[in-house]
Amino acid sequence: MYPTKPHSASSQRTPPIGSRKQFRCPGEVNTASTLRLSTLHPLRRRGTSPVPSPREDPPLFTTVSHPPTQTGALLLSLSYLLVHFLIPRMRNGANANMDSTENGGTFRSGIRAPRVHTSTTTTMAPSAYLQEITNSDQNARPHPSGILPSKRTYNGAVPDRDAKRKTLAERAGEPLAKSQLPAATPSVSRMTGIGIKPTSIASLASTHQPPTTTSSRPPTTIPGTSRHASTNSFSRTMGAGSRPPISGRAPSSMGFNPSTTRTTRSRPATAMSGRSAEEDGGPVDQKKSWDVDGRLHEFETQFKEMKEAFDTTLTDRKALEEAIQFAKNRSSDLEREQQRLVDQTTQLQAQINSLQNDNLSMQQEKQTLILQFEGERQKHKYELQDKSREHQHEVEEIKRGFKAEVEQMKWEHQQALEAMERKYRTEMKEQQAQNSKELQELRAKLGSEQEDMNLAVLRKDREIQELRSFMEGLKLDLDREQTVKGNLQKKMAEMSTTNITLEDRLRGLNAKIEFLESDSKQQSDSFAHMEARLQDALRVAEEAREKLIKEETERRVLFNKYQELKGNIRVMCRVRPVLGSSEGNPAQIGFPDEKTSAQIDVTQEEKNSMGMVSRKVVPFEFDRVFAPAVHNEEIFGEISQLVQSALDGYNVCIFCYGQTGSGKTYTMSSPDGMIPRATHMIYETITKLKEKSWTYTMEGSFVEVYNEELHDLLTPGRESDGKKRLEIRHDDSRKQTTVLNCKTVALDSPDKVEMMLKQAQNNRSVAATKANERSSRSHSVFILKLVGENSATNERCEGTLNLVDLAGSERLKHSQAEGERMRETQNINKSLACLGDVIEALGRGSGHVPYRNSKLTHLLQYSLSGNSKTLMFVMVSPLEAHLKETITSLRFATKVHNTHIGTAKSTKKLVKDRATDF
Ligand SMILES: Nc1ncnc2c1ncn2[C@@H]1O[C@H](COP(=O)(O)OP(=O)(O)OP(=O)(O)O)[C@@H](O)[C@H]1O
Repeated sequence: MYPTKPHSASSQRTPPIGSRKQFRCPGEVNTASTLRLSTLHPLRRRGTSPVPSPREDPPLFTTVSHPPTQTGALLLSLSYLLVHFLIPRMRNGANANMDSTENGGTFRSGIRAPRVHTSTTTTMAPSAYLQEITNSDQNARPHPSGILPSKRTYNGAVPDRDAKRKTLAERAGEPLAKSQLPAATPSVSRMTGIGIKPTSIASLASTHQPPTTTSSRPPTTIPGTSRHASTNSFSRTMGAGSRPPISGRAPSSMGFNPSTTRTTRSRPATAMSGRSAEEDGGPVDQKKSWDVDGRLHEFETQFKEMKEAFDTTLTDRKALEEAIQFAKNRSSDLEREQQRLVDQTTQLQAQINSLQNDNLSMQQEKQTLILQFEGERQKHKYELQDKSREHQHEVEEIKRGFKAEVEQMKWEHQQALEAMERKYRTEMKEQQAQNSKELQELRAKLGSEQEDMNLAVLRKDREIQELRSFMEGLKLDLDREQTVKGNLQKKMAEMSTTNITLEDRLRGLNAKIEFLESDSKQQSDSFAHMEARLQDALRVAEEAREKLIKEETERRVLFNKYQELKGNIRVMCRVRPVLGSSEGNPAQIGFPDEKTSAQIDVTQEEKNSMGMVSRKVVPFEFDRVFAPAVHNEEIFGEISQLVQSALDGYNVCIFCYGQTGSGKTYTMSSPDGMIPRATHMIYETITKLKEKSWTYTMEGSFVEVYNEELHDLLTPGRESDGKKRLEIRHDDSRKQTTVLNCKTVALDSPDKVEMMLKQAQNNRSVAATKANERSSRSHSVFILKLVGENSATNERCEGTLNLVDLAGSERLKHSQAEGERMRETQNINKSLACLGDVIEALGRGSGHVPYRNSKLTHLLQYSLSGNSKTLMFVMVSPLEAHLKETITSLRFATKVHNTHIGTAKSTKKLVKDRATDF
């Protein structure tokens, strides 16, 4: 910013020469301020070019303001110059002997000629420049009126540095170049218009130099420029831009800025300018130049023009004054603001000083504290080091002590541990012995408890069985009671019918009585007769009923006696038909006795040692032989008597024996096989026996013997899946066999038998062999228990029908079985052999019968013993390929057939007796 000093009286003092602060007119701002304020000028703010056009307002720095009174003073000064200086000079000019020295030359009048600078002398030093100004100023005459300000107060309105660096000659010479002049400036145009050459006073001054002088005196300036060097004092003072305007002189007061004047306004031609023309024109023109009046007239004309220009300048000046005023106001505002800021800065500075003082004191205090702290720290450091050494020593001591203690404790603990280990080992051994002893006792106790439990279980099972039997008895009693009740109801119905009949008859009799009243005696005799006849009829009916029951009993006795006479073990043979030519050649089997159908002849081929093949017919005789054409119906006709025996309370066992594929299953379990037919027959018989006061319950179970193990065919899964193991229990008193954990199904309808057979067939173990893909490798036993009671006679019978489908009896070699299959075959053969042994033992009447040698014989113990009825079907394959096996089977059957097993006994008892059993 610019100096903030407010205006004061000192600021108006005359600045030293050469100072940038030039003088200022009274009441005006200094030059610097003027320059600064120039930036606030509206034109400047609008970005107007710094080089004004001739029509534009003059630059601000040329507008050093003057009061109006000074304007008049300027005019007077100019007039004064004209009257007292120029005109007399011009009048005396003819004789004037001008000293046209190049530098520092003066006129004879004593006025020093201005220095002329060429373009090559632009390196003038500032001191020389100032000296030149001073010299010029010294050459200037003091204004007589004293109005003009002192040269020291002149503000040179230095436009810029470049301008200042230029010499006066340069500044005077620059506008002289025609090419640099504006095309048409107001001044030029005006001067042109009035006939004045548009040349500067400096040029006039330069051209005014006498030729003789230039020729007589050696040039001191640079060649080529001396011609233009002005030696005319007028050109120095009035020449446009020839020198910096002197403060307070007309150029500045008139608003002529040296720099702008050079470029914008040419100084009007003066009387001196005519010299050039005169010189150019020759002697005539020189003579004319002494025409004072003419020159005066020209001066006047020029004066007028200058006055006009001056007026114009005044107008511009007013506008500039307004701008200056505005700038002044703005400056004063800024100064006030500056003052405020200065005050604020002062306050802040005071605060800063105060804070700095505080900071200083605190710094000092801090230094003091730091010193104290350092002292204390050192002191504590030494103390700490001492303490540390002491503690280290103590710690070492304690460590040593602890180490010794730890060693001691370790040793003691080791001793204690060893002692404890010994002690605990002894105790453990004792405890182990005691535990093992207790374990043994517990095991023994557990074994005995388990045995007791088993016995208890058996007892419970038996009780359950007995309770079940008792319940069945009760049920039978209930059924019997219901039957009796039904009979009674029937009797009551009959009685009511009889009563009705009797009532009818009574009514008839009453009618007859009424009819016979006339013949009373005859009628009463007739009535008595009829009554007697009725009683006779009733008695006869009762006698007939008793006779029927007696006859049924006798029939049973006779039937079973007949069965006994036929033998308790019977053997029948059945030959199945050939199923197709693909099966192979049929064997030669004959049935010679068609009447009795008890013989079968098998033709066997044999090779002798000579290799001759001979045919041999082997006859076999059995209770009955069924040819291939015989159906199951006819076969069942033969066994139905045994089924009846079961209903009568006998244990009946029917076997199917034979090789694989011989037709065992077909005979036993096919849809029209023995099992379905037997059950159907039983149902029919039971229904019929109801008329004879017999009621039956029938329940069945189906088991198989596979690899000498018993399996329930009505319960799926295996023992490994949680299936309970089956156990065979024999009741010797009742001659009954019970299979524990075996499912028993009450067969109260024929459909249940079919379902049971299907289920058993699915569960049956079937394995493939090379002999037959669906060969049965197990013995299946269908157990049918029949319990019948007669409500009329109080009889009770309990029989069992066992229908056994034996496994294939083929030989091991022929089956070519391996591994598991071989084991199966061995078990099958073993069980079949066992069966033969049992039968043989029974036939021999041996005291010991090896029932327990196989599961099968053990299961069928009471069905094979002396008080049972046994039928064995030996099944024969019709194929030649199976001939050997056929003969083996027939031989085994013959062996069985020749065995006589005791006499069968029924289990029939009176219900009363049975009741006493429990
Ligand atoms: N009397 C018959 N009439 C018609 N076909 C029969 C007769 N007997 C058996 N078959 C047929 O012979 C084949 C073998 O019979 P089956 O399966 O009953 O023999 P198997 O002795 O039971 O054999 P496995 O010991 O393998 O059980 C079956 O296809 C069966 O239908």
